[in-house]
Amino acid sequence: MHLNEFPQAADASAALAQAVAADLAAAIETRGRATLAVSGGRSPVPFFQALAQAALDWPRVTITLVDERVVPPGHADSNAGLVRQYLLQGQAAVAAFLPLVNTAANPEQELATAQTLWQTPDVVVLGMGDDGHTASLFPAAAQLAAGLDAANPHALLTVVPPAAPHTRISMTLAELRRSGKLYLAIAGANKRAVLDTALQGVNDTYPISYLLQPSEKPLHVYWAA
Ligand SMILES: O=C1O[C@H](COP(=O)(O)O)[C@@H](O)[C@H](O)[C@H]1O
Repeated sequence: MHLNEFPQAADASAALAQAVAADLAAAIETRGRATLAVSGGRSPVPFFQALAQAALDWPRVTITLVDERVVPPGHADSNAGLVRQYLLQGQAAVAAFLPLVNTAANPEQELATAQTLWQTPDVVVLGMGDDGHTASLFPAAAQLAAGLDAANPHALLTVVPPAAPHTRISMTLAELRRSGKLYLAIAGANKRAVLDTALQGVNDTYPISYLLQPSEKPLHVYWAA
């Protein structure tokens, strides 16, 4: 784990956007294309706004999601809606976008469609809830064991959070490990305390802990006070 600390959220977002843009440029240089998976929730807006202004070969970039709520695309809780509003703007407006949910009619059908279109990301930007969930790998969810199964061959699964709204489609831990560079963007004292607890060892109560162990590839944490 590499911890980058910032006094202000704007500084963390700007630094994260710069690092992610450099990774995407490197992937384009190496293989002609780049895929970025981003998180939703409340936190990523300043990062999206900063990244949307980066000078990149955006037509060669595909943006997708780490996780999505199974809601119609126009719903206020849609992570795709957030991406469309704040990231697919400015220079980034010409990037390709691969949503995980199209109609929300049937979660398993949405999952099957998303799996067929899925591209393992070069860069992943994770968030973390105050309960230690990352992507939609929620503590105590019935699907958590499958989501954390190191041998799970699937990139995505559906998850029903025990204490949060909406069925989700989420990347599995196995697919996060198969992905390229991993970032975690968090802010505030509460999330820092959760991170510090999760750093003490693998614990299903804090699914993020699985990515924090010394044996894992580095997770680049951007934390703003
Ligand atoms: O439900 C979700 O929550 C996490 C954390 O969101 P935040 O609002 O506390 O920033 C997010 O990473 C995830 O993508 C989202 O679906």
